[in-house]
Amino acid sequence: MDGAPLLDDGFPAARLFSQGYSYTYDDVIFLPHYIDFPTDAVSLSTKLSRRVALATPCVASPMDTVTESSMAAAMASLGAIGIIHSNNNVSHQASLIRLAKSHKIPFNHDLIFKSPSDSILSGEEFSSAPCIFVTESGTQNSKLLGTVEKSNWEGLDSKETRVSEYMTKSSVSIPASYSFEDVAGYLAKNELQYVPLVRDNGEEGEEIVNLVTSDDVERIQGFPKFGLPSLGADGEFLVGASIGTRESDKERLEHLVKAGVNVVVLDSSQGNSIYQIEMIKYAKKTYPELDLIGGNVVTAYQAQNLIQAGVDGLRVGMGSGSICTTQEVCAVGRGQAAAVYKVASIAAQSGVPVIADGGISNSGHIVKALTLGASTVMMGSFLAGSNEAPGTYVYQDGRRVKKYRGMGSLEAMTKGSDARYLGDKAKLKIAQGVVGAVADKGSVLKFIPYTMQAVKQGFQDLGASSLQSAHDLLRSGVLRLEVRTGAAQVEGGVHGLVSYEKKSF
Ligand SMILES: NC(=O)C1=CN([C@@H]2O[C@H](COP(=O)(O)OP(=O)(O)OC[C@H]3O[C@@H](n4cnc5c(N)ncnc54)[C@H](O)[C@@H]3O)[C@@H](O)[C@H]2O)C=CC1
Ligand SMILES: O=c1[nH]c(=O)c2[nH+]cn([C@@H]3O[C@H](COP(=O)(O)O)[C@@H](O)[C@H]3O)c2[nH]1
Ligand SMILES: [K+]
Repeated sequence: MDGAPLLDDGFPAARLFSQGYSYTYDDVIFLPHYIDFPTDAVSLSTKLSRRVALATPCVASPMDTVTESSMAAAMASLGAIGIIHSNNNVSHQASLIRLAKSHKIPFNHDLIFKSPSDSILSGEEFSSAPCIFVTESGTQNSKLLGTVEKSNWEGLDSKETRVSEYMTKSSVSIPASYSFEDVAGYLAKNELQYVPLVRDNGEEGEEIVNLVTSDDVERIQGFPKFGLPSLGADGEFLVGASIGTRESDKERLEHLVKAGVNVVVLDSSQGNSIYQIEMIKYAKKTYPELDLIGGNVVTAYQAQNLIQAGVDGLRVGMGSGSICTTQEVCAVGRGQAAAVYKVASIAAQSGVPVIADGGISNSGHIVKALTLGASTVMMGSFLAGSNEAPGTYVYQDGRRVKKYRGMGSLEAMTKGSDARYLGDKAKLKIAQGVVGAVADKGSVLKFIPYTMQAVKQGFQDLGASSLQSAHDLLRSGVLRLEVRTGAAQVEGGVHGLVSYEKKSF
């Protein structure tokens, strides 16, 4: 509202966050400003790091119950990005990157391969896809000979029978370069229930990388159409990956770069360490073209050290995650709203984008994170119950759930990251996270577009038509906030009803 005087009401962020309180998202509320544009005029396009631009400001966390190839492909298809976790051996992590990057469609099935002389002993092998593929060598990178559907297998007298004796001989497939629309058209025209997607790896032969069913097509066509995908210069999906700060992570990094990773996150709860700073210097010297995100940090001092070491992005949050126990165990961390505001204020001076990591459980938290200076939000629990998260659904007290666990939980540490914890000499293992479960949320391809629409509505109420304009309102002091008392927080939620159903879209 050009020219109108700003009546003094509420607190500018600089004043609110200098009172000595570790505020988080739920503690604060923005005062609405002036609307002079429609919701659809809001652009959420942003930067993950200095050179990686995104149309959608969302990042899937590098956790083994959140981001593998399906999540990374789906997030990229939405204009966002997924960071593939490193709680695995490096060849597996590299293969997950390659798989996500080889996709043109936003999901994948876990495929099972057999050689002609194999047998199928359990019906469970059919649980992840409508058929088992028979290839010359029984691996993914081998010539397709035929398929076995569960109905072919169920009728067998002996499950020991070799698959060559009852498979359907067929090598129908289409190139992995087909777009979703091309695949949908092919299935419809040929009246097929499913078709494998095959990538030609030149001299190394063909590789079956995915499968699309007519049910997938129907499901995806029901989802909202949404923005531009995140693509690299190679035309493939943008995919990130995490590494640690041990000596062995240098070799891991080399493999990730060979696999085509677009951005790397140094994954640590306290990033301001000699280990991380040395790794930043090494990585920037060895791969100057690769964007490197440091963290985690929650203070201006920590941020400044990593910026000076050369990071291209910062990840902010310590103990704010839904599965985190760091603040309880170690007594360090910060309320996430204060952490994002303080770190973003210093990072903005060097043009380093900030990721607000952890503690996001609704669209309002995303509006708060982005308006307090973050360029993207990183999410674990918000994405963990989705179809695209690793793992299978199980029933718990009648609810369909998926496992979600902290990367510092005992279970995750024992799976792969022992070196990090027991490292070398330490004998006592201390968890800084828990193992839990989250409710089935359906597909990220559906709920992320709706969530982003809600975020745009929040931006409109603030009078911010872009992230840049939100940050300008923040730093000029035009944006005003207040702390919500306990009663105000209760009032701001649903209250006083005997029962209700909360359906957001
Ligand atoms: N954001 C958060 O609040 C938290 C996140 N986490 C997650 O849990 C996982 C593990 O985090 P961290 O325990 O911080 O892992 P980390 O690998 O950074 O640290 C584990 C231990 O190894 C030490 N260390 C690291 N590099 C070393 C080197 N080169 N030589 C000797 N010692 C070295 C560290 O100082 C620390 O004591 C990550 O995925 C992280 O994101 C865990 C706790 C809190
Ligand atoms: O204290 C912790 N112990 C852990 O075991 C752990 N695992 C993940 N993280 C961090 O939590 C973030 C995800 O948080 P949300 O589920 O709230 O999105 C992630 O993005 C991480 O920053 C951990 N923090
Ligand atoms: K927590």
